[in-house]
Amino acid sequence: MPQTLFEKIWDSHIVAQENGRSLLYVDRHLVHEVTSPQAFDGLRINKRKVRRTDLTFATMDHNVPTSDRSLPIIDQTSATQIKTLEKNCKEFGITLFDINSPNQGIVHVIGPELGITLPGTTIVCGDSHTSTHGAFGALAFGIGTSDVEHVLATQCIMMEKPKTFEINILGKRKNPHAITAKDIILSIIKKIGTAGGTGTVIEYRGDAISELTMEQRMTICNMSIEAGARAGLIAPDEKTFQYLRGRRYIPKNYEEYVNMWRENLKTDSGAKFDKSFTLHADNIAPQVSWGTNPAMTSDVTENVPFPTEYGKGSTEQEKGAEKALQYMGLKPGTAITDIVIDRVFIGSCTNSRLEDLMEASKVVKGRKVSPKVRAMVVPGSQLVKKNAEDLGLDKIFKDAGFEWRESGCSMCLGMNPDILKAGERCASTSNRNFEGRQGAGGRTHLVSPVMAAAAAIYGHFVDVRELDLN
Ligand SMILES: CC(C)[C@H](C(=O)O)[C@@H](O)C(=O)O
Ligand code: SF4
Repeated sequence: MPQTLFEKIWDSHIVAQENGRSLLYVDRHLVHEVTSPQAFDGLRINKRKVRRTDLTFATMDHNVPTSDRSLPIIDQTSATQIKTLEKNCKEFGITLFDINSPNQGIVHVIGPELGITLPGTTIVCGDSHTSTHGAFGALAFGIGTSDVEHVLATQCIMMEKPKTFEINILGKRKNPHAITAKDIILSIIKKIGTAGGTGTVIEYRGDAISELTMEQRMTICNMSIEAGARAGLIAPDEKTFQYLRGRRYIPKNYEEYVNMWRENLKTDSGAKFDKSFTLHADNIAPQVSWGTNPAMTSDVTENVPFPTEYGKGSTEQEKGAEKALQYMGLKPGTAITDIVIDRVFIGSCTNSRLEDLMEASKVVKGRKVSPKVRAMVVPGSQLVKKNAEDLGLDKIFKDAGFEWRESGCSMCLGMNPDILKAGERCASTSNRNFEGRQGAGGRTHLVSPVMAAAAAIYGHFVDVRELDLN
């Protein structure tokens, strides 16, 4: 029977089945400081070891400051989290990319970068955006802390089989510099809603997906979780194999794996998905979120909607939009391009890789950040930072008035010193615009790196299609 890519990976990892649930073998386990302390405590209490230290990799990203790393960490909670991870990794024999490592970075940026993420594998991490790794044709799930403990101890995870959801993006983007992967995924979430993918693994397909680079594919899969999905997948192709070639942790007989992956890791023709959705890439415009979830998003050319218009007869939707607009301090009918911003954040596991920074730098080059705006670039990893500096991107950003930081989650969420003040409005390349996400009372607008860069220069949102981006 023809099978989907998801079914192939799922079936090949089943260790046992019981009451409709499957025990899956885990090929790679990624660990960070926020969701691991209790898991390690659990192991200690039960006198258990980490079963496969060679398949477990840790980094610190959420709590790390992005300022000068030679200075002590002032925030006590952060300092404790970081010390605890160091201690746990040492005690249990796990590879850790610590705050001083040249490989430190956001867990979802360093996995692919180090070749830990591989096609056809199962990857788990105590973090919802683990879906990012699906860009490589890996089945990658975010898990909770109790599951982290279970995986540390057994290298397996118990799961209910998700449904399959095919999202086809047909056609080609008119201007790939201005209409980015971020705009594709925000457009999808806007259409299917934040619960549109509930209980499913999404496979992204179609010409507009094949055309994307690996880094852009990661942006798409990263936000699968914001559509409610369990994971996102893109079938691997030559771009995938090439991206990974020569990376630190790939297998020695890599080319043999490539031959196997090329043969097997695709959805068979005639395979059935439980759900399907199609979008045309040529209709996509740059996106700006105006509300407090990623589906509350509009084209940059539109106005902030009226709650009735957004709700279209659903009182619940209408009420949600009303509350969101109140929190965001926005008047319905305001042109998106008239929204004035205070802060710009280019970073996060959605958009902090080298290509994101390269694209944003094209907007910034030779221009100045608006005097009313405080803008920062936070590379996703130390390697991204180094590669960007080798290309002189740090200089372009700094000359324009951006802050150039050390790698970490930073202002994606308020777990470190990079936060918004109450009432501050931020153009952010991250993935969540929930109330208080970037700091209590802070207002987040989700955009692409080029849109964020342009907003930094002009002090308000602008349609990047009108700028020369080449
Ligand atoms: C802290 C962590 C558990 C959380 C997640 O799982 O996603 C964080 O990474 C986030 O983006 O909100
Ligand atoms: S960058 Fe943001 S979304 Fe990604 S792992 Fe860190 S906090 Fe979560």
